[in-house]
Amino acid sequence: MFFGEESELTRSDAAALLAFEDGTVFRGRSIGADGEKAGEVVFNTSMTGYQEILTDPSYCGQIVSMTYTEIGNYGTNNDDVESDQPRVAGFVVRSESRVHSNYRSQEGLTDYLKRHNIVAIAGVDTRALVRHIRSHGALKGILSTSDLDEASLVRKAKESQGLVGRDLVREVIPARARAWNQALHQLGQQDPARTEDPSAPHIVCLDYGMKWNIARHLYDRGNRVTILPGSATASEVMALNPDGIFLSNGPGDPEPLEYAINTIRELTGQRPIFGICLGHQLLSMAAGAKTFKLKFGHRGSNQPVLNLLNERVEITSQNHGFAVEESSLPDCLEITHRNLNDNTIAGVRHKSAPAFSVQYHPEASAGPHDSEYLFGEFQQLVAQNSTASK
Ligand SMILES: NC(=O)CC[C@H](N)C(=O)O
Repeated sequence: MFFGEESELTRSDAAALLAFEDGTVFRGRSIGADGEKAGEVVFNTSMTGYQEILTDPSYCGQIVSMTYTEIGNYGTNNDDVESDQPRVAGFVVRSESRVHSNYRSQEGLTDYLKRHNIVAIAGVDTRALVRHIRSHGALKGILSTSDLDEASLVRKAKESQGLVGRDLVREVIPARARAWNQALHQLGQQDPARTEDPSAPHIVCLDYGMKWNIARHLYDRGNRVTILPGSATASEVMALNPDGIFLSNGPGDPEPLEYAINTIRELTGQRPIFGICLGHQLLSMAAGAKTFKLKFGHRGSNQPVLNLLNERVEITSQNHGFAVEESSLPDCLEITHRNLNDNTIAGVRHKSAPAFSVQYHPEASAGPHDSEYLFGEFQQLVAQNSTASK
């Protein structure tokens, strides 16, 4: 199968090719760095938030295609980042804006991609790409501006490593612990300076590739926030005397992350715990559940979730390719949220320990703010627990 738009190729940009392991090839124009990158090809249905998506460490090992057609019109800036650098393996769009216009914009998207060495392709029929992934399920692919031989690229895509069984967290885990001191950005205003209150609750985050907006939310609620590498042991966490423990999002397959699962098993019950996305999967696995790979995943900022505790629907931001297997759920966990598109588990809580988690992203960035209340619930759990222990 071949998809391409010859009219697009008459522009002056160099050619780029996206080849799938099953022989499907998309031809387009290079709009990022020169090079060649392999990854699982996934799609995101958000209309905005491309810079947050590019810098979300959970996309490590994945080539991301946006379904919205025109990407880049509001440029890029230094604030809308979810980590210190773009993390996607590659980026695919139907059409890139050649003009960017926004009062916050500092650099155009294509210059940003080049500067950060991200291989990217435009001029791709992203509707055809999405339909292909939806019907065939997740596929490995290769994006190249250097090798334009279709057969050779398809072979390389087939031989590439893929995500399953691989510890991708190790690639994005921070090297050392640090204190976090940035609140949520207020558009058009300077970030406020704050004097730390030593008696404020102390939240210790286990960072498996944590999106920064989670830390901003935790800090914004008045907490002291310390971020530890996700490889930290339970005694390293407890040595910091946390009032609450946060388990972050992160890339790839949760199954090989035994070191994290063991740590969380030891911590469960000792302090209040809140997990997001990979953190949710790991908290569930530590309690005895299993995960499975979804056919093609949930990625976008328009995923409906039902909160079973109050019967409200939340429109959520999501980015995951694995989910907790319902039939494996141990008795100690209760389902609190469900994804309304496919009924998979979107949230759980522990029946006896102060611990809960969601498969989606209450920190948004980008996305709707419907689920922000979960940070409030964590704060309450932390407060109740510290009163109880006094
Ligand atoms: N955003 C995340 O934390 C993703 C979790 C996991 N890597 C998945 O794809 O399911």
